[in-house]
Amino acid sequence: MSLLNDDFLLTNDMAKKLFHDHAEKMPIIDFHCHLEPKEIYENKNYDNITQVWINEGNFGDHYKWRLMRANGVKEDLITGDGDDYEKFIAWAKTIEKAFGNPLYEWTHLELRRFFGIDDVFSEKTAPAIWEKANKMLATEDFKPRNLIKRSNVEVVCTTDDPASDLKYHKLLKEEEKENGFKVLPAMRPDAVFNLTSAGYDDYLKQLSAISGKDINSFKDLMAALDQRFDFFETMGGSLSDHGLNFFRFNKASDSEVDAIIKKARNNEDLTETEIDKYQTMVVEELMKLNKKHNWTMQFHMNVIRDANKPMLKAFGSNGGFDSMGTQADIADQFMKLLIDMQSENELPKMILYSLNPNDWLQLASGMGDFQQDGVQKIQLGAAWWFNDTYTGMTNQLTTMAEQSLLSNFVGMLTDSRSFLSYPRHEYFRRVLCNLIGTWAERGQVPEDEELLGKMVEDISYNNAHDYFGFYK
Ligand SMILES: O=C(O)[C@@H](O)[C@H](O)[C@H](O)C(=O)CO
Repeated sequence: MSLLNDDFLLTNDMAKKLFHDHAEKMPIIDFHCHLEPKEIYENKNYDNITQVWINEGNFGDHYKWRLMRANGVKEDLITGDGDDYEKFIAWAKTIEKAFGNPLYEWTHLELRRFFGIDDVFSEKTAPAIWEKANKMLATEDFKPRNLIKRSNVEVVCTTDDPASDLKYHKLLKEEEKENGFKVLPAMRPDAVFNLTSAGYDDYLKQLSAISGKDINSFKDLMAALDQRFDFFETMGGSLSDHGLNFFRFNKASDSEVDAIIKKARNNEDLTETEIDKYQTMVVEELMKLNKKHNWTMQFHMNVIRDANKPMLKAFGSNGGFDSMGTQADIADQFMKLLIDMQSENELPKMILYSLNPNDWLQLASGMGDFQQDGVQKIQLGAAWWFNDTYTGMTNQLTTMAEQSLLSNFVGMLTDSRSFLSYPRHEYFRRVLCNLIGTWAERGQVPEDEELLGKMVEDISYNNAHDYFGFYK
């Protein structure tokens, strides 16, 4: 079978029918990504393929950066100020060794789907690809908004701090009809959650200023966030996202949390218990706000972030120095949260992602304890980050099917920082269709294309359309 031919990953006739006649045509709702609204609004061409593929700064592709480092590429040709062409050649030398890594298929898919280049990308073919791709990047078709449109994307949900003024979302909203797609903010209040981070006090001052709420207590803090929920809603927001790298459930009174906030604002050392108590109460109050506003709450759990401290100092976060977390009882701790909030009838719609697949069965079976008021109120999130692979996707889909109703799943997201990443949805849809096609081949489900085709179309688009409320 030739590389990425029309039927790649589709190993039986039903899989091929499900993908080509049902999944492939469905629009994309990308409900979690890290694209910059400013870049979408300014809509500028990129000077060369290194800028759109490898990039620098906080919005570059750390998936590529990790592989390049593994291949011995010096940092100046990754995130540093090295020559763009040399960076491109360094990436070519890396990708030609990446057989079996999703980036091998993603990279070639992006060359095919956007540039019409179906060469095998290598050091040998890189010079010609550089010339051909850069010529195309200078055209109208390769401006960010057209890359989104060409990918049949209807919704892009960015990741935004509560203290953001959503300036570019407002500007893009005014051009939404002309663009043909929505750019919606998803609130990521990690800066509130991570009270031990430097600048916590300054951040609360920033949040107070933009919300118009004085923040002298825990109740004030939540009132300020409630105002931000209202504001995000004016921009079409109905989604929040929370990085629970580590979590221990430990309740506290308002007065205890007030005292913890005071200590954090004074840069005083906090005990682990104090941190746990603060984070537990903040996440509980955020759950109440999500429920009050009928938003969906995403949890991204079990991550070791910024493991390489010298590089954190030199580069900052999101530099490709994060990895799977190993908190063995994070699902237990999270279940305590769900049990507590269910007893107060305060559970919002939720999507649960863990970077550690060992948590998936616990989360998927646990969410089954709370599936009330609505279709698939709680979802096991798509295979995330290091699990965004053929194996990871197959395992997540299988777990969701075996523990709940895969037919209700809201499907894939790019989670990306590059406008060329939308073929990740195609890759997911191929994995999905092949899995369901295999079930049909094995006699586990009816060999009924109409029935299975509806399931595939729902997971690819219809479920997300109905679940998030983006189209109200
Ligand atoms: O949302 C997250 O926590 C992760 O997606 C994180 O931002 C990571 O850098 C990423 O982009 C993984 O694809």
